[in-house]
Amino acid sequence: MAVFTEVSNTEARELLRRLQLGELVELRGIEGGIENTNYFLTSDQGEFVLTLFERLTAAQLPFYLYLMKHLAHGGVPVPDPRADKNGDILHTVCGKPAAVVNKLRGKSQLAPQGVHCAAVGTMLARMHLAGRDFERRQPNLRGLPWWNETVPVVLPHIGEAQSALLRAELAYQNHVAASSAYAALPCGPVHADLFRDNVMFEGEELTGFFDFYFAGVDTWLFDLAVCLNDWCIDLPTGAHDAERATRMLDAYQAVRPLTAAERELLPAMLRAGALRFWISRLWDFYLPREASMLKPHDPTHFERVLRHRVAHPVHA
Ligand SMILES: Nc1ncnc2c1ncn2[C@@H]1O[C@H](COP(=O)(O)OP(=O)(O)OP(=O)(O)O)[C@@H](O)[C@H]1O
Ligand SMILES: N[C@@H](CCO)C(=O)O
Repeated sequence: MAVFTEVSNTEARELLRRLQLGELVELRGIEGGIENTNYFLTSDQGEFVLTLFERLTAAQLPFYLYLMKHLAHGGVPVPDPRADKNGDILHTVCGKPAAVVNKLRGKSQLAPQGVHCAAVGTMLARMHLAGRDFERRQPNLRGLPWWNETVPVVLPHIGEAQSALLRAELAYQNHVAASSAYAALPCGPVHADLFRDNVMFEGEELTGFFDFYFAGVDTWLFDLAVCLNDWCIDLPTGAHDAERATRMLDAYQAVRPLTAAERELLPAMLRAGALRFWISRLWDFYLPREASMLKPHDPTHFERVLRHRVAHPVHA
């Protein structure tokens, strides 16, 4: 269920007119996703995706939308937000902030092979480089300050063993973030949520990255770690898959080799990536949004991934 707000055909026609995107052919709600209202919007000029933002504010959105536009124009296959006659890319539909982007070809590859992991590695590095001259700044809103704020909120809901691990890992990540190696990590706009369900493929061809609404300025290494933690693990156990990880790392480094500080901190950032999603899943699970009809993601998955990352550090 990802239609929180119903959009009528009349509103869709009016929006297409404002964006000069032709006449409405079809408006269809999209079921996937848990954050926003999404529709496939087809006109006589093409296929688009209409998103109504349910949580993000009009102040936060320009960073994501202009980043997508910047990357799309820099040759990275990401949805390109469409402007109205005034050049605005943030619209209002049913009283909510909204965007219209082109629909990407393909579908998600939920059982990736080495070839898919390599394609993600190559495109991730290209995206990092293409983001270097993006001038807007917004931090990763799910970064260390949010972890420090949110861990005390979830601790009362979890058991002793989980609580000990969560507190110890948070302390470790605060220590890492204060180190000179961390200060030396290259930073820029990152996707920060590039899981299997946020990438499109047609066969072995990667046709796009999407869902940029957790993006922010953070270390490139954190972005790579988030990808390795989803694309290159065995989902049932959370164990590292060395073959797929090597394909992703090699492909990434063929475009942008890791620096010495990045090589040193890869094991720590793999732990950080697991911690970030363990915390957000615990938060969604124990403190669900009011009126949400959604099944939250399983938090124990990222507890398992974190335990693996602590017990078996992976080096580049
Ligand atoms: N630009 C696009 N092109 C093609 N399909 C898209 C596009 N944007 C979204 N979709 C489809 O809509 C579904 C939901 O989108 P998305 O993942 O962005 O949802 P969300 O609720 O915003 O985020 P989340 O994944 O965080 O729950 C996707 O799984 C995909 O099938
Ligand atoms: N990728 C996140 C969901 C938010 O997009 C998760 O799996 O917890």
